[in-house]
Amino acid sequence: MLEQRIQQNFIESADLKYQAAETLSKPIAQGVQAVLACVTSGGKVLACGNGGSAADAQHFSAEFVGRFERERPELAAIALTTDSSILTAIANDYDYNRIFSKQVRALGQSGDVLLAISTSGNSANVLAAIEAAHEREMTVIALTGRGGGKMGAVLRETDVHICVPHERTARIQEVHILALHCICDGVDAQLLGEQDNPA
Ligand SMILES: O=C(CO)[C@@H](O)[C@H](O)[C@H](O)[C@H](O)COP(=O)(O)O
Ligand SMILES: [Zn+2]
Repeated sequence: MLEQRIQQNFIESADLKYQAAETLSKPIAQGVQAVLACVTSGGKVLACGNGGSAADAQHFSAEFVGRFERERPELAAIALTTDSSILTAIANDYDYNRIFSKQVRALGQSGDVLLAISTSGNSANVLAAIEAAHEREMTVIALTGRGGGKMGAVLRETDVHICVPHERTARIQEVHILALHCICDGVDAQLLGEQDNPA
């Protein structure tokens, strides 16, 4: 019955979040430190992903540039998923796999962070963006699932890997957005102090 199915989705998502709280708190804290080091020394975050992960890249950038829960100075983040002229020109003239990597080469500088989001860890355009970020001496924060896929294999020791221990794309995405909110919350706490957040 439909309502049972819906309840099962809620339970599966909640179970995964309980389970992942312990394993992911360390890499998420590393992610907070990486973006703090970046933005407090004048750097910026470039964010990319496909489909729901493109939405996550934009969601995170909005909260960085605008605000999360508390007033604070603007922080630099650009979602590489939003400029339809750039995206269509690169996909049309070169290859869809290069839509993010060419933007990383154009905009990325040493000390910047690439937020690379893929539930499978296997999206070729996100993998190419990671390669470009390494060329530009950027730190990569990778949000993946399903064991990390190809992305897990190309990350460097100085990168951060937030790998959700699940196989289903939807469940992995639900933890990705929680992890991104934890990064926003952690950055605010480090910048503004640990006071309770507003409702
Ligand atoms: O949101 C969803 C599914 O929940 C889809 O839009 C999903 O993001 C797309 O199929 C993506 O292309 C999947 O790519 P990836 O997560 O494997 O990198
Ligand atoms: Zn989705």
